[in-house]
Amino acid sequence: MAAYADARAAANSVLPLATDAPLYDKIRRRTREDGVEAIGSIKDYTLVECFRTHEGKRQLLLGMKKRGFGVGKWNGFGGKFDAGETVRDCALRELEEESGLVPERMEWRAQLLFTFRDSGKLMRVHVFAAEGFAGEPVETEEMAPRWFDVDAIPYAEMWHDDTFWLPRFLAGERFEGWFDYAAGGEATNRVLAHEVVPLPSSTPLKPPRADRNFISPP
Ligand SMILES: CNc1ncnc2c1ncn2[C@@H]1O[C@H](COP(=O)(O)OP(=O)(O)OP(=O)(O)O)[C@@H](O)[C@H]1O
Repeated sequence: MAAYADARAAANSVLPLATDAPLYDKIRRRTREDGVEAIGSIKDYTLVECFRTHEGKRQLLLGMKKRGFGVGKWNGFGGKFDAGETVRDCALRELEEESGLVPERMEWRAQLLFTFRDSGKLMRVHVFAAEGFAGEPVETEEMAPRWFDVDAIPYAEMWHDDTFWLPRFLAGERFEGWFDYAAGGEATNRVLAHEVVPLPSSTPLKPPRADRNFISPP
């Protein structure tokens, strides 16, 4: 059964991992050893962290999520893929839909994996850094935007995983991360174990193309 679920997860994978997948293998081992449900599905998301310099200070744009997954938390902008979309297309579309912003420059910098102790879901989030915006962000149905100085990020009102990786992201690092959430994921908001692995400098700056591996969800 576990082997079947793993095979199905691989088949449903929208994108290859950025690296040779050391974290993915660990996740599979962990789920078997702990007797937790094996990984049954992989879901991909994008997340865009927007930067500007304002009155001499470097700032990060966060949005207060007004509905859906992560409601009540400050986060970057992003969401689920439309069928056939590349990672970059998805990131740009979600950023514009949720904030009205179109960046001059956007770079893929990290890939985050999330597991939850009470579910077989694996979430994979592709994170971009963006800058160069013509106007100000607008409030949308999904997000209420606000610029924060990078030394005053509201970690207590964000996903717990941000505490571990966002400081490294702000420092310009590129990495793959794995965050293992306690049961009740969204409500309990507690990472029990995590790992952050820097990406080799040879890793291309562009994420892999989604359309080569895209398999429609069942
Ligand atoms: C578990 N730890 C996490 N830490 C940091 N960020 C996380 C996250 N888990 C999900 N995210 C981000 O949260 C957004 C959800 O998006 P979500 O509202 O579900 O998608 P989308 O905008 O397509 O939704 P609609 O169906 O239009 O409502 C999306 O940016 C995704 O990257």
